[in-house]
Amino acid sequence: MTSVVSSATRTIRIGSRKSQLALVQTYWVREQLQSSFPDITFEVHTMSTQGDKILDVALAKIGDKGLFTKELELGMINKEIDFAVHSLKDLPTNLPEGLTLAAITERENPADALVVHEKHKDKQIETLPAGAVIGTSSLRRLAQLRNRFPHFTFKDVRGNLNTRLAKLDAGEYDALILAAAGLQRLGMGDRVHQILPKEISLHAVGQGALGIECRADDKDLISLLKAIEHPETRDRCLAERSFLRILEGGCQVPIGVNTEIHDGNLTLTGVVASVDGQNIVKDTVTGTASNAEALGAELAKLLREQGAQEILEQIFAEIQRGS
Ligand SMILES: NCc1[nH]cc(CCC(=O)O)c1CC(=O)O
Repeated sequence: MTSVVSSATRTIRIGSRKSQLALVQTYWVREQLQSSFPDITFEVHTMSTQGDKILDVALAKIGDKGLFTKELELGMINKEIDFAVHSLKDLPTNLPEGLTLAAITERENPADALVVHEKHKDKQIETLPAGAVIGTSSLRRLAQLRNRFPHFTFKDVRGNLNTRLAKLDAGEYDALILAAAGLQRLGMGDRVHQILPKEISLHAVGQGALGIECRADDKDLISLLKAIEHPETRDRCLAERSFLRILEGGCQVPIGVNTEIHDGNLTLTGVVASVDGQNIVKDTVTGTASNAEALGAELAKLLREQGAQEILEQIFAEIQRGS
């Protein structure tokens, strides 16, 4: 195995999707690593993923886990690239054999944000009119918002952030629900009109954080990547991912979370909701942050006892039927 640490001449190849957000994230990671390791050359290699190619089908219907990550993972297994930078929420909780989640970087605000058409600039989500058309492509957002705001009309929206914002501004939607983090990273934080509080929307597992994946046997690279890890974000995200892994949901099922760490104690809240928003189970656990994964497991068990499994099985059956 080549040693990163001893051979200062090694070139490390970073894999990234080509989207603007992916590139901003990847170049941010490269910048952090380059300043810690000035003697190493870091090259960025872009790849298209399945999720970048299929733009006209609702994500929930494609439904596949790893839609935005598989090609990059193949690139690592084939040694075309050494590591990949992902939006952590797009990275499935079970990784292919031979790959590992080497580091998780500091998270942006993980919350969902309301972005409104100009004509609603004086409104909040609570005061948008009945029938307002809300754009979201996420079953998680849809289910939680339908439960709370049954008087809105929900409409799917795909495409990159600029495409979505253009559709909003053209009047196709009254408002969109987007990850605050994506807007902030693209320098469009001024479009965040309202951060949705956790009582309205629990965010996706890993939302707002970056996950760096590499070959599990590349020990030198793993120790190098640890230099840009953010331990608190890692603990929070490991709890969230453990919760999701045990409930066996991908990014495209209505599962939401919130985590907080105070004095080394981690509080994890999770929700599982039916797509119509009628059936919601939600609970919270607290424990030491160093037991993050056990806490995630504990919450998954609690929600299962409250009927989460039945809700998820019904959703999988509906997706399979193509409804
Ligand atoms: N599923 C698409 C996706 N993947 C990562 C982000 C935003 C950034 C993040 O959550 O880290 C988005 C867009 C969105 O949900 O609005």
